[in-house]
Amino acid sequence: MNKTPLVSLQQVHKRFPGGLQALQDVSLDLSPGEFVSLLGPSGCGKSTVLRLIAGLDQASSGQVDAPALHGTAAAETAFVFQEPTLMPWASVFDNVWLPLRLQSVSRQAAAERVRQVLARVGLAEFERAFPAELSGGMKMRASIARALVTSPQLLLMDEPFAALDEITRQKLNTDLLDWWQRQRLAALFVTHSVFEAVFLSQRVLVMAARPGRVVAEVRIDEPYPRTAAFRTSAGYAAICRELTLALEAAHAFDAPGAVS
Ligand SMILES: Nc1ncnc2c1ncn2[C@@H]1O[C@H](COP(=O)(O)OP(=O)(O)OP(=O)(O)O)[C@@H](O)[C@H]1O
Repeated sequence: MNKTPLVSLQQVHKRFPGGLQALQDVSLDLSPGEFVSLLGPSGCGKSTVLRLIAGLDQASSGQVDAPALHGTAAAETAFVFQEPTLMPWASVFDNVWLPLRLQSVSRQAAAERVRQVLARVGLAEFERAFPAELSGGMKMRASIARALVTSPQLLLMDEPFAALDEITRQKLNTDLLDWWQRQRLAALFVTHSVFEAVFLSQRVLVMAARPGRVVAEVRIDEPYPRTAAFRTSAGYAAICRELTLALEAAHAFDAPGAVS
């Protein structure tokens, strides 16, 4: 791909103060509008990669370039975590308004945009509800609405659907692709699920642990929109098999007691 990357990590190393080598020589690019997943065993540094790209942490050496590191463009990056992290005392509307409120946009001025994004995630009827009144899937929808409300260029997602039941997760996967395509954003998605990674992504980077590094890349050249029919296709099964083998190899790299 010859587009200028939106995100670029070049030979990034991350060593935590206690001495743990969390990332070793990680290089990756993400183009504008691209959907890439990071897949790998626990502790291989997936969240650390997202945190470096969000500007929440710094590399020990190597180069990181991403929109959030350019000061004024911080709002162009949104982060969604496994926990929906909604404010329990605030309505769905007010939770989604928050990022705009932090940019000094009044409730009234934000209303149209907040309602538009709530409609997009299927929560139009729930703007007055409080988080405790919502199901797990609806809380995650509200969390994603809050991420999308500023129209970010880059969406970082750290196992957002891991705590949801399978059917809810599949529905959110399908809807996420719809939101991704409509908003033309780039997405970097962390997951432990081969099936989810293949369904969503254009590319999957497989990481190994101790130290965390990228050990394989699998391209998924299947057209979008990807529907329920894709999930049951022979092509999907073949790519899941290829990625499972790559993940097994990544686990095999993870020798117990390896020096960190
Ligand atoms: N602030 C920190 N200080 C010291 N070590 C840390 C810190 N943050 C993460 N680590 C360690 O760095 C390694 C990578 O952590 P990270 O959370 O990025 O992995 P991960 O692949 O996202 O794991 P999981 O899939 O379990 O969420 C782990 O061994 C973790 O314990």
